[in-house]
Amino acid sequence: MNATSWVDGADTGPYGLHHLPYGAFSTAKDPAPRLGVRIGDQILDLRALATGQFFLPWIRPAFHEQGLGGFMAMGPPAWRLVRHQLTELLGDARYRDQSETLLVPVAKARMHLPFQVADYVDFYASEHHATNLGRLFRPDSEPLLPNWKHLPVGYHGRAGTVVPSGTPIVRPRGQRKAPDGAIAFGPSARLDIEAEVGFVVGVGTELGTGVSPDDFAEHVFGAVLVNDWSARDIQAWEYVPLGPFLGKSFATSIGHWVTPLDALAAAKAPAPAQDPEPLPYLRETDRYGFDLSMSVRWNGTEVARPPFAGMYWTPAQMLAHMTVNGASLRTGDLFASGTVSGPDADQRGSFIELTWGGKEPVEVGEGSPRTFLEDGDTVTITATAPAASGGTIGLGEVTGTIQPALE
Ligand SMILES: O=C(O)/C=C/C(=O)CC(=O)CC(=O)O
Ligand SMILES: [Ca+2]
Ligand SMILES: [Mg+2]
Repeated sequence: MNATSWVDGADTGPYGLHHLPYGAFSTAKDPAPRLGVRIGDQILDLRALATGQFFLPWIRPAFHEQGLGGFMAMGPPAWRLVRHQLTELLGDARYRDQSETLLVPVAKARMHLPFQVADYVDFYASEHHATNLGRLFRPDSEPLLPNWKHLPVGYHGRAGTVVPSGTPIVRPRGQRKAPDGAIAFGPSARLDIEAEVGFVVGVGTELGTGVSPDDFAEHVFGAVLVNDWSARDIQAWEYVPLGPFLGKSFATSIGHWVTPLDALAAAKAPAPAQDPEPLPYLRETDRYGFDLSMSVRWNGTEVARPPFAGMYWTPAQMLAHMTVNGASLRTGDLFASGTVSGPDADQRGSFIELTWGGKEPVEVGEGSPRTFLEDGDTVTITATAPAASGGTIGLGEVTGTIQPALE
């Protein structure tokens, strides 16, 4: 198969022919959101392509939807077929003349949520993150709670407040316990980020069934970057004993582009060995994670490089765990890895870890140092992965700027 594209500049950037992520966009001329595939700095309009004879008749309706739901629900045969066709179209210069008119520059597009988020689950799969947060939130106990190595701990988040990258984030208000023990109310003073990787379910399941970790790729369509904004003061007071609630539900940002699993084939990497061995339903025939190198920039300054490959629980184990009780999956379910933190101090995917609870401020350029987020601060998370071509692909970015709290 052709490895190079006729689209100018595509081969040398993070959106070459080996990537082809999907998103939803609109333009000033045509404000209705529609689906597209990214190549270089361009978006190929899939709705326009589906209006012609390009896709098979049974696939076309999916590309007349505003989001990826219909296409994702069709499953791996449709995903592979479309990816193959798009690779041909964008790789073979003979198609250039007829397809060039269907390209829209990214700079001219407004991006929307790529899919309607059905349910949103957030895990806690980094041993380093869980250990750090244990030390910070529960200094008098063992940092890792006894269940942590037996199951991927998680919680159900709020699907309706998942927003596309670039959406302004209004500082949440809420209750917290002041150091003197008084109950205070007001804007969060410890607003934080969580750099995560999310996985999107394409093919759902029936209630009362479960999914084996070995069937991960039969259900999961692709990956997207996630920032699980977290108000640590609200969280610390409210979370006992039922877990995160309003400290995290005010907003969760996701990237504009969903990277198909096939584009991550070259990024598969052995996941850490597990001790103790988990129960049979969590055992994988072929245990792997993904070698994604993440970067967190705070007002433009890179403050962390979290490594996703070291996550203790794999996405396949997360999927098996969230369905083992018979809970069904729906197209558009989003499950995120939890904060990605590595063993080193500059590999921590949240600011509560990076600044060690606000005790060790970091420099982020003008107006710094910082402990937690100030109004006007911008955080941008990016990630790269090895590509089949030997180069890298980029998973885009998830960015957001903090707005003042409501009066
Ligand atoms: O340990 C705690 O009480 C809290 C942990 C978190 O806030 C982390 C969380 O939301 C899951 C994650 O992103 O890893
Ligand atoms: Ca989280
Ligand atoms: Mg959140």
